[in-house]
Amino acid sequence: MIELDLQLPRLFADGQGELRIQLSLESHSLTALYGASGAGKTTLLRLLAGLETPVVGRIVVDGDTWLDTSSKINVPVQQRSIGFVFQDSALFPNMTVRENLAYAAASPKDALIDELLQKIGLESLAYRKPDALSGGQRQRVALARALVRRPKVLLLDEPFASLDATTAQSLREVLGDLHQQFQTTTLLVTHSQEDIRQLADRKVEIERGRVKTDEDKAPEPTPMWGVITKLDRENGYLETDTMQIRLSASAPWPNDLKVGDEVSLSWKRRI
Ligand SMILES: Nc1ncnc2c1ncn2[C@@H]1O[C@H](COP(=O)(O)OP(=O)(O)OP(=O)(O)O)[C@@H](O)[C@H]1O
Repeated sequence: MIELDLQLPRLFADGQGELRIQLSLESHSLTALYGASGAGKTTLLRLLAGLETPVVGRIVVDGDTWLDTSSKINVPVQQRSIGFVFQDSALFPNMTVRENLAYAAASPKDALIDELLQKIGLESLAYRKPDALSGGQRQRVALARALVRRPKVLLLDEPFASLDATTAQSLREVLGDLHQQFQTTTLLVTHSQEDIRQLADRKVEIERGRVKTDEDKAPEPTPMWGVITKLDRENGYLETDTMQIRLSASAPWPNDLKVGDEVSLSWKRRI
């Protein structure tokens, strides 16, 4: 669990204000942060990373206090277990793809380097320099580099924003796979509904330094009950106001079942 409580004066486009954010993030979740330009999304990531310090605040990550202004705790950025990917992440231009990962890794021999190269589909380009990569390939490397130290928190600031739609989609899929495998608690700043739809467990809207809306994106539970609207005994098929179902051969099929009855759907196969 990550607990954030942050307060910082900020000059917004329409004048002086205050960023004031309280958020709890479930471990292993992927939360999308969205909202108008200048709302404070990047600032929130920078505060979490330790690149900025709030006037008043507390950050606790899995029980470790990274920041507590009341007791003057402020763990420096290098000691916070964080991976960061920006819109245009800078790789070291003089190093190959593999060297970029090895440099960020805890040990240059870490087996995770090659595992990540394979996961991002860039094994064959491992000995190329960043200059010889496309924008999408560079972002893949940036994502792998952010994960190679097995951080507790992954911060992604519009990582697909500079990519064309097809490249963005393939990187989104890579991110989805990596998130499923590594389960790194992730904050993703995005303007894209597609990112939110495909990747996020939860979406938090930021407006002028505050949480405006905070929605759990867990799928609606499957309805267990429905009122029959159509009944086709011959074909073993019925529809209710909540779903369509086909009866399995072994399912009981009460003789007196009729349109308007409310039925439990749990014993039937969804179609
Ligand atoms: N280093 C800074 N010092 C002071 N104010 C800043 C700094 N960086 C950004 N701001 C201001 O803080 C506010 C929030 O900026 P921030 O970059 O966090 O917004 P954002 O929601 O990430 O926007 P965008 O979607 O355009 O990236 C803006 O009004 C911005 O001008």
